[in-house]
Amino acid sequence: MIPERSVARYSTGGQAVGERTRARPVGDGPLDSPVGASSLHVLRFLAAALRARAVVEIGTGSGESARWLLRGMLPEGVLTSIDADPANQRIARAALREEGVAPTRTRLITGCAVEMLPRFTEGGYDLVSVGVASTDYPAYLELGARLLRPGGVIVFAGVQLGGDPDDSGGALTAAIRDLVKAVQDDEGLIPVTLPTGPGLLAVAKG
Ligand SMILES: C[S@@+](CC[C@H](N)C(=O)[O-])C[C@H]1O[C@@H](n2cnc3c(N)ncnc32)[C@H](O)[C@@H]1O
Repeated sequence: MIPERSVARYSTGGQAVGERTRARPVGDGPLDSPVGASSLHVLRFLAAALRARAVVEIGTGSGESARWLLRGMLPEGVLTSIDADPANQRIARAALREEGVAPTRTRLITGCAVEMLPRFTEGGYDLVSVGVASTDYPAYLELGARLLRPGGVIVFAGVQLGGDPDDSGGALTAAIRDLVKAVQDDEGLIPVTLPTGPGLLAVAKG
């Protein structure tokens, strides 16, 4: 395993609960992000493979996945990241500044993703990254795919494709089922699932 240094901040319910520095192995190592270490590598890989200049992220959180997306993107690329919680975005902004990311490379937008996504340019993005477990999964697919250029990818990192074990009411599991069905029903979409972290679904727009 290749050790990698990382600085991670954590927030739960909008409250910062600490900061730490530690070695992180590449692969299925300890989690610095809710999406998991290996999923972060997939996000960087996709951004690099797509030579991404314009990326949308849903769920900024602590900014960890934003860091990895930016590492894969072209140097002039701009990441637009949406989060409903302004406290999380403050944490992410500080973490990205500390990382040395130029402010011109990020656009952090506070708001609810389903309300914000329709305002973005149709076909204007290379990659959409969904980093929040939500009953809005099907809406994220519809709204996110609309933003993609042909060949662009929407990725759902951390999606529990077999059903979410913590989903006592079943609403999230139903949303995941609807998401998978919507992908399967659309011949213009090319999906792949990867067993990284809790599970990852990537969908290319043909
Ligand atoms: C699991 S965390 C994201 C973690 C992030 N990818 C990282 O690596 O740090 C999910 C984030 O989604 C945000 N969120 C939840 N519902 C949302 C919504 N409807 N619209 C936008 N953001 C939302 C939460 O505030 C939280 O910061």
